[in-house]
Amino acid sequence: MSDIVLDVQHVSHRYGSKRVLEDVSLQLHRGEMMGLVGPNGSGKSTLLKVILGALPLQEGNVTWFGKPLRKFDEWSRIGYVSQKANSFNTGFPATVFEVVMMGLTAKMGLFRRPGKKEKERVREAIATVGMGGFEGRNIGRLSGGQQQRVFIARALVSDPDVLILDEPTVGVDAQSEAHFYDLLKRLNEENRISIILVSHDLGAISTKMHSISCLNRKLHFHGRAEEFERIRPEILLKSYGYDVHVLHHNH
Ligand SMILES: Nc1ncnc2c1ncn2[C@@H]1O[C@H](COP(=O)(O)OP(=O)(O)OP(=O)(O)O)[C@@H](O)[C@H]1O
Repeated sequence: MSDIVLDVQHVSHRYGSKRVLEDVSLQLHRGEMMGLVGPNGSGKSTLLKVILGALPLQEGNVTWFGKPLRKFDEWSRIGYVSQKANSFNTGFPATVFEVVMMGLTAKMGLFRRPGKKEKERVREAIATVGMGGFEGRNIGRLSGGQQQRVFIARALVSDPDVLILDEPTVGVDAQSEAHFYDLLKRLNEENRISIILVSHDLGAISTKMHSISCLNRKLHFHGRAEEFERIRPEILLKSYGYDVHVLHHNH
């Protein structure tokens, strides 16, 4: 069996006449943690939407676990945490337990009531992200970092093989961010979950991820994180148009 989880081949995408992705090819392997970086408006979200089937595939091919996107229907194998996940307002009327349970609804169907097994699974996912004890709390009353962990639990509850996270550390404090990277590492090492992490934090991503894809309409780099580090100025000059100086968290 091939260990390629996701295979993107020659994908291009336009909004009207504006071409925002051009001939993008990349692979994600089982157990790989990949960072997807690129300046604002470089097509990162568009690429995610295309591979998740939220936008039509205009040009090129995408396969998940060896199956072409148009035939792929095992979406519970892919957990997705969107950019806006940690911005629930304080009035949002759902508990941590209910939010995480939503991650199982797709699998169960909307009208089946959750049984003992499903409830246990929800508790387990909440415990995995270190939020045990918060099950009955209102999601809107938690901090950004805590909300983020709850949304990761929601993505984990269907026991996915892949986790895709779109800029999850935006708006969370440094301590939550450190916990977040520890959690990803644990999920990757213990559960063999493959990860795609979209981030603007080039410094963190090149030390925490195994591989890096650097996008700006075209893919300017796709390879090992160590190689990215070695030739970073060159890649950034090509993809960002200038050398980005990395700010460390304590600055
Ligand atoms: N629905 C849309 N219709 C038209 N243009 C769009 C649409 N969505 C995005 N774009 C444009 O496509 C380009 C790529 O956008 P995209 O959101 O994929 O980039 P991004 O790398 O995710 O950006 P950011 O880092 O700011 O989130 C941008 O120029 C954006 O303005």
